[in-house]
Amino acid sequence: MPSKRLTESFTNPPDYAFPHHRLSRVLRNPEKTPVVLVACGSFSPVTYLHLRMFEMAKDYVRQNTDFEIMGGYLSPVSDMYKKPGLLSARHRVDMCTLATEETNTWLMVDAWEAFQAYQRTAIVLDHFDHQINTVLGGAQTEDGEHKNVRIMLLAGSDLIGTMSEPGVWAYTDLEHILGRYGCFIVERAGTGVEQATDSLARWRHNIHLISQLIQNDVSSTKVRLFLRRGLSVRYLLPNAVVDYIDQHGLYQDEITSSSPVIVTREKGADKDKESIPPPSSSTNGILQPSS
Ligand SMILES: Nc1ncnc2c1ncn2[C@@H]1O[C@H](COP(=O)(O)OP(=O)(O)OP(=O)(O)O)[C@@H](O)[C@H]1O
Ligand SMILES: NC(=O)c1ccc[n+]([C@@H]2O[C@H](COP(=O)(O)O)[C@@H](O)[C@H]2O)c1
Repeated sequence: MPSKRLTESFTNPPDYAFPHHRLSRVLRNPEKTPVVLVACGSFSPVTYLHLRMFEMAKDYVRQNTDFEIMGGYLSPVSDMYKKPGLLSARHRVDMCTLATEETNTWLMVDAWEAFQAYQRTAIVLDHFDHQINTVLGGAQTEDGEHKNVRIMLLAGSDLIGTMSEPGVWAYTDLEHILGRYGCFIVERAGTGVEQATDSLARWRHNIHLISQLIQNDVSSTKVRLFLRRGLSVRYLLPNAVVDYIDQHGLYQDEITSSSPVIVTREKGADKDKESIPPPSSSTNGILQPSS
């Protein structure tokens, strides 16, 4: 790896323990490089598309790389991120935990960044590197040979698109995230992967682009809008998460108006404007597709 960690002093939230119950520690193929995928984001709420990203990356890794996936983590962002629609970390972490425990065997939720002050993504990746390689001692082959686990960011192309926007990411952090760790970028409707990574060409060797072969445009923003409108979100999210939202009456706060709801995300690009027509403008109760 080309550089050191940015920090060696990590502040943990109270009663914090790094989850590793689903982390493989032994490589099946000794020729491969062990890798752990980390997805950072709001997850407000977590959707099937967040989980799908990991499955797409798994297929990509098996078909195109010399990596072997040892585990995957969702790392919900701190409440201090203050993004519109961000529910409390407690609820977001609980929903992510329900989603991962219900639906697969290799994903975990790390609440380290969620339950403390905002941490930059570069520091979050350092935290994973510290926990997995320093505290847990990395991985080993069946013959007992030690291998360092490569930590890599997993993100949608909208997130990588923000890396070219001035003032969002420090150059030193990009160098750290893309130079030291590397990332898998999943194509997201409305944000071209090539276009999103144009200005990141110097780290091309560490950026893996994953095409979405089945286009699916689910976003947390749309799910929140549906919930406010009293529309069903079942089969967009794991059942346990839908039930949790229902039981706690989440995302009901902003009363719907008679005009179309338009949410403009802070991140650039056309796709960041998502609109759902109000109930009155639908025909026979069927939503018209938004442009
Ligand atoms: N439909 C999708 N396709 C590809 N990547 C996605 C998709 N939904 C979310 N992601 C990625 O998952 C990560 C975490 O996403 P985040 O929690 O911000 O979800 P979101 O749906 O974009 O949320 P919001 O709508 O609140 O902005 C980001 O890297 C994002 O790009
Ligand atoms: N400078 C940085 O480290 C930086 C900048 C922008 C977003 N991020 C991260 O990207 C994720 C963005 O999530 P959203 O797509 O929900 O906004 C969050 O985890 C956030 O911490 C990090």
